[in-house]
Amino acid sequence: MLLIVVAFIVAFVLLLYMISPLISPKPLKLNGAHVVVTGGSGGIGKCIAIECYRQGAFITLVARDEDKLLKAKKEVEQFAVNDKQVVLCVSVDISSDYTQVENVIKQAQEKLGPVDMLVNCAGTAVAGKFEEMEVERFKELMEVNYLGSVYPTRAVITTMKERRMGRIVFVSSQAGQIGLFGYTAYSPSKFALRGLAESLQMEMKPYNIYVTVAFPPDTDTPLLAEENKSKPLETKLISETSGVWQPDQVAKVFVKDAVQGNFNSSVGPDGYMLSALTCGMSPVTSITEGLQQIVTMGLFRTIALFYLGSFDSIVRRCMIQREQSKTADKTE
Ligand SMILES: NC(=O)C1=CN([C@@H]2O[C@H](COP(=O)(O)OP(=O)(O)OC[C@H]3O[C@@H](n4cnc5c(N)ncnc54)[C@H](OP(=O)(O)O)[C@@H]3O)[C@@H](O)[C@H]2O)C=CC1
Ligand SMILES: CCCCCCCCCCCCCCCC(=O)[C@@H](N)CO
Repeated sequence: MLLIVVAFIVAFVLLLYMISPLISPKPLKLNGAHVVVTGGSGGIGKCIAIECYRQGAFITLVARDEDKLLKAKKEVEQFAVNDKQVVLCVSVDISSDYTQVENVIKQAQEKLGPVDMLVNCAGTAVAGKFEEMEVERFKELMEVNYLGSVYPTRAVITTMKERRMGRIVFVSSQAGQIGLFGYTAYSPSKFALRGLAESLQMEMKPYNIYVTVAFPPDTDTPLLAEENKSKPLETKLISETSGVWQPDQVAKVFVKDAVQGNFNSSVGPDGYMLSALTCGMSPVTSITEGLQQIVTMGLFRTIALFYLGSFDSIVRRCMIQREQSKTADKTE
């Protein structure tokens, strides 16, 4: 019996080794490549644009506010590595009308050539209790975070398929790997990206197009500052688990993974554990990644149960505190 189990494991590892060269993509050369970054005028997107520009890429920044775009363009341009590089700005709402998005991408391709890498980073967040959230928010977040990633991707994919090359990055969130208190509207819009990415990757792999899903933790950007103004205490306390990161730190990791064609991109020890734990049926892009998932999954699930216990106790304590302060108010 033991022999069979051992033989099975050995055969499995061998199989993994055998198929892995087929699935490890060739890294994308950023030097001279055209990279489109939605949400490129601020926060994580701007840092991703800078990271690509530093490696010699031509950049198209996509966002709504034109002043912010121009300011970001000037910032990015400071990191030029040769005098041919260009930063193009396009102002469009990526979530409202597909034809508009298609048109601006067409214009960008006419000016800077076919898109080699698309980074879907534009997005927004609100945290609040399910029954207190305005109902429109659920729709808005799906439109901006989900459809706002579908549209630009649709607009570049045909040319990528024809050229048999390309990279698509979806910026999800750690809240796209686990559902948390306060994120009933936000989390689903980020989980959706994972489903899109997995399906798209299976379709695109024969065309040498690689999809990356990035799962940032809390990152120090204008969005986080805005979100914190109305974040429930529970959400704050739970999110503190994986700390607050700097946008340039997370951007570096995401660009590296996208260039290598890794499906999953995470930051920090909690990010690593979450990704291994939630890998499900997502594609593997290296032998080490596959082996690590096999070996660590049980251990990480055990650790996760402790985390879940502590999250439950945060929620319970906050509820008791609220009720106590309510009764105190009444007796005053
Ligand atoms: N910061 C964080 O803690 C985390 C962020 N993320 C995700 O990372 C991504 C970037 O976040 P972050 O950098 O913090 O956000 P910022 O608010 O700092 O930047 C968002 C960018 O997206 C653009 N944008 C927003 N809505 C639209 C739209 N409808 N059409 C076109 N452009 C749009 C903004 O420009 P403009 O408003 O001018 O259009 C801006 O350039 C988001 O998807 C977010 O969900 C994930 C996990 C953690
Ligand atoms: C082995 C298991 C390990 C489990 C670790 C769990 C860690 C949970 C922390 C979740 C943090 C959520 C950040 C969301 C950020 C975000 O998307 C918004 N800030 C956007 O503005």
